[in-house]
Amino acid sequence: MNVPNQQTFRDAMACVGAAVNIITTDGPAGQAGFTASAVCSVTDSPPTLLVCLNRGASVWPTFSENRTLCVNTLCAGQEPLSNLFGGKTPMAERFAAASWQTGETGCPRLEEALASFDCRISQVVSVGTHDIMFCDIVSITRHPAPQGLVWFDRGYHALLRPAC
Ligand SMILES: NC(=O)c1ccc[n+]([C@@H]2O[C@H](COP(=O)([O-])OP(=O)(O)OC[C@H]3O[C@@H](n4cnc5c(N)ncnc54)[C@H](O)[C@@H]3O)[C@@H](O)[C@H]2O)c1
Ligand SMILES: Cc1cc2c(cc1C)N(C[C@H](O)[C@H](O)[C@H](O)COP(=O)(O)O)c1[nH]c(=O)[nH]c(=O)c1N2
Repeated sequence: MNVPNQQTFRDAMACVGAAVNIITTDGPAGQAGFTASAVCSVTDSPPTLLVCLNRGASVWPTFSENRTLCVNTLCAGQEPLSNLFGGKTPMAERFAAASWQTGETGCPRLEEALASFDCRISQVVSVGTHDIMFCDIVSITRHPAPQGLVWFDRGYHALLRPAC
């Protein structure tokens, strides 16, 4: 069997467009957040998302202990915020760059995100370098921004949507 190597996999995955999200948490282990494109709907009954987090990330212990998170889906114009949460920037600097509300779980909810999903982590499955966090949705907030944002071909692209 000819298993594709890491570069072949990444080059192919670069063609798979995905929404850009900032995943936040707060709780006994403190506040943390990171940018994620590996976010997916699992089932609507009960409403469940999955989020993949590299166990090597500095934020991993915080999410692992808090067991809560908020998925904040970004709109066009929020690319600088995505870069801040996707780099090596100190945590206080990441959060200082935007306005936040506190969700029901205590997690920071990004004002003006296209959609925010406030969640409790129900299960964690480790596969290779990543943890797959299955998330029960506690509440949802939406904002009528006119353009979505996708990560495609190693860059950001705005998506115009019809009025909703
Ligand atoms: N799922 C992830 O962990 C993930 C996803 C996107 C980007 N990133 C981070 O952002 C950097 C830049 O990404 P890029 O898209 O500009 O170029 P890239 O060539 O590093 O990645 C291309 C694509 O491969 C996938 N990918 C990258 N790293 C991965 C990983 N460790 N595990 C699983 N899938 C992975 C993603 O779909 C990504 O868009 C990556 O090197 C990585 O550090 C991580
Ligand atoms: C567009 C985009 C998309 C993703 C990422 C980056 C960017 C720019 N990163 C990387 C992740 O954001 C980064 O490793 C974290 O910020 C943790 O970094 P620190 O270790 O805290 O500096 C990322 N990491 C991860 O574990 N799962 C993911 O789905 C993604 N997706």
